[in-house]
Amino acid sequence: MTFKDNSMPSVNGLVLAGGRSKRMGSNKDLIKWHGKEQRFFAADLLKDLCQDVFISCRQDQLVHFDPAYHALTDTFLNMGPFGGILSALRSDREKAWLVVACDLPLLDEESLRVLIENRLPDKVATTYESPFDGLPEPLITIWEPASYPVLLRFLGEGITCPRKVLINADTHMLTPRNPDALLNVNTPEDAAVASKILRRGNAVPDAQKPDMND
Ligand SMILES: Nc1nc2c(ncn2[C@@H]2O[C@H](COP(=O)(O)OP(=O)(O)OP(=O)(O)O)[C@@H](O)[C@H]2O)c(=O)[nH]1
Repeated sequence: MTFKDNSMPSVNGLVLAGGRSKRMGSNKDLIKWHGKEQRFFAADLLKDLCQDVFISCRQDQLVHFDPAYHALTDTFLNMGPFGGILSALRSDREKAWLVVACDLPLLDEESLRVLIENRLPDKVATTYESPFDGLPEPLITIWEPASYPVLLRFLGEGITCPRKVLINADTHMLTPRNPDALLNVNTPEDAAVASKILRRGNAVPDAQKPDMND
């Protein structure tokens, strides 16, 4: 079943891929997991669940961008993930946006599907509780249209931390069934942990194992 038929909620997908990857030391969005650049791996997970899927990035990243995917460049600049989220919400005020970071190599379609199925459109956002600290997980979240003015209000107060918004706004929180799916890979050490989990779980065929060296 896909969520593209009319009976299902209309949600756009967004892969945040405009970061600077300072902790990784090389562009995280270009690192290959499951045989694909991880920005495209995440976009492919979203495509059967969402109406339209975009990759959120900076203008300078459009060089070498695969034309099979749609880019949505930041209009709120130099604000980190907050700017990517806000830019998407501004581009279509009617839509809810399922936003995921590009650095989640263990993300699975089921975790995204559960989020959509349990979405509460009257809330500002629906998200997972982080298995690591119990707080809202900002980088796998459905942001409802109502979140746009809320995010702008926080911006006006000088706050550009999506997690702070989720903590203080009317957020619907779910407990993840697959906590590994939320493993955020920011450093080479994190990548080694993710590789180990993938090998141990043998969750994907060998051909799709992470390939950090491509
Ligand atoms: N569109 C957009 N995405 C961003 C921006 N900054 C970070 N992201 C994305 O948001 C997610 C989380 O980013 P972080 O890990 O906090 O930051 P990062 O810049 O990627 O990495 P560090 O430089 O190591 O902090 C990743 O998927 C990033 O690609 C930005 O300015 N614009």
